[in-house]
Amino acid sequence: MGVQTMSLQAHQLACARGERQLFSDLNFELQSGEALWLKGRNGSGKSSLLRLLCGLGRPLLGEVRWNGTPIQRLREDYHRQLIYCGHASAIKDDLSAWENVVVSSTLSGVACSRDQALVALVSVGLGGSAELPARALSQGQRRRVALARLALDRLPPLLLLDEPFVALDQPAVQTLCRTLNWHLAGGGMLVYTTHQAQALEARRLGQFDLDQLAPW
Ligand SMILES: Nc1ncnc2c1ncn2[C@@H]1O[C@H](COP(=O)(O)OP(=O)(O)OP(=O)(O)O)[C@@H](O)[C@H]1O
Repeated sequence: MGVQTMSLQAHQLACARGERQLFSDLNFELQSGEALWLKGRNGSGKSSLLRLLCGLGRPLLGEVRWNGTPIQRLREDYHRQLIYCGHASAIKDDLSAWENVVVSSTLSGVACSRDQALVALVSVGLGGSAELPARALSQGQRRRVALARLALDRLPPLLLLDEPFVALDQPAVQTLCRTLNWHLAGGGMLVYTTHQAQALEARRLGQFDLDQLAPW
């Protein structure tokens, strides 16, 4: 990852799901080395906001900008800059743990060999389960498979993680915190949701409470 400054900007975002308007006039800017913790009660719109930030959802109003350019204009160029890990881990039951790592990484534009996937799985404590079909894994193990992508050599600058700590045991939480802190120390950026505070270190560690909608 280079040392150039990058920015993710939410500009006047408004979001509706179904008939319900979740938020409006939402603004923030995140730069290299910074992390933003999205907080709020169940149903306040944290996952919906993450989906807007990664381009999976479209805002009712406003826009998401990457280095000043609306992400709709950047398309795949923007997608190559990020990893999005949704709340419901997108794990394919019929694929083995290592095949899931290869597929999810390749789909996000980062080539990943079997050996690289195996190394990533070892680093999240799943070396012994690499050949098992995902359907045979526990919830916490499935979560680890989803997060193994973060242990691959090269991470894109922006991580968008929805409840990354859910279902993980304490050692796995600590491993993930180390990975995220390493990413931030190298100039990466992170937007995440969690209902439990975690020991993350960033040049600037902001909180955005969707219940309050206080601008950061
Ligand atoms: N596909 C959908 N269609 C209609 N409404 C939806 C859809 N997905 C989510 N919603 C609604 O949007 C609101 C916000 O949901 P969202 O998942 O963004 O909340 P959240 O803050 O991430 O919640 P949690 O803390 O429980 O994960 C909820 O009221 C939910 O019912």
